[in-house]
Amino acid sequence: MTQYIGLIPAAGSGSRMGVEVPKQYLDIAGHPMIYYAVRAMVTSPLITAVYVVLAADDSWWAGYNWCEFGDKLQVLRCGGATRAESVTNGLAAMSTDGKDWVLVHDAARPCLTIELIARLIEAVGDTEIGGLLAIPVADTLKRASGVHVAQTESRDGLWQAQTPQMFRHDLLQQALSNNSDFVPTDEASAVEALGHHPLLVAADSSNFKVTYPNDLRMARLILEQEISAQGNLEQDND
Ligand SMILES: Nc1ccn([C@@H]2O[C@H](COP(=O)(O)OP(=O)(O)OP(=O)(O)O)[C@@H](O)[C@H]2O)c(=O)n1
Ligand SMILES: C[C@](O)(CO)[C@H](O)COP(=O)(O)O
Repeated sequence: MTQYIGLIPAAGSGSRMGVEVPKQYLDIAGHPMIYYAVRAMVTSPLITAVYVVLAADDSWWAGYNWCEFGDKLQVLRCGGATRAESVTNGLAAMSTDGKDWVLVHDAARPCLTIELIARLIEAVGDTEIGGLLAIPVADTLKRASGVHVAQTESRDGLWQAQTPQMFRHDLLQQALSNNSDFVPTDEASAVEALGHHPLLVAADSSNFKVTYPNDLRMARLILEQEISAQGNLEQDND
């Protein structure tokens, strides 16, 4: 039976965050940022296993208690020099059937929900190639010349890719090992390079990637509010 497996690349250094701690371990409401992506994937009833790809020398992961996630969560210490390499190494290390769907999700997107996971699987699960969560571009786009506007670009038909991005294990391995000079910044671009057209699945702007310090402040606001609302709900139900 086809399975849906999560793969969370978490071997980056978070250099654009400008702090010593790798951003996936920065605190959000008492947990490291990565906790929330893991929680969404592990608690999704549609996903049967979740693999986290850490840097081989990651000294942060062991400092946290991951027992609540049981053996559905597996750790692979095979991160690479690029996100694509980390995903490639993770695909090679995970035990799965080539036709299983792999949902690759950034550890740096902590606001993923099980509803968005279900939306992606529902929309993509019966397609041949696969697809990704994304949002249509809402702002006017400018191409820069230094810090000045060089020209305004049309935003017609443009979407911002998010994650999870969902492809069958064998196709994704083929796409990422497709010998070419170009280093894909997401799984979909590697699959496109094979001539395929992944499906765009409309997501939610709250599923943004934490890249810069202000993104972390936004993620804290969203997740602290979620935790507070959950606490109030539990109180009401007591
Ligand atoms: N060699 C790498 C680089 C990135 N990632 C992961 O890919 C996701 C998205 O990448 P990005 O936001 O760029 O994270 P970093 O590379 O850590 O950030 P920066 O580019 O600012 O250094 C993150 O969860 C990151 O941990 C990874 O597994 N292996
Ligand atoms: C995969 C991704 O999140 C889709 O938008 C994005 O490409 C990751 O880019 P990064 O530079 O590795 O953060």
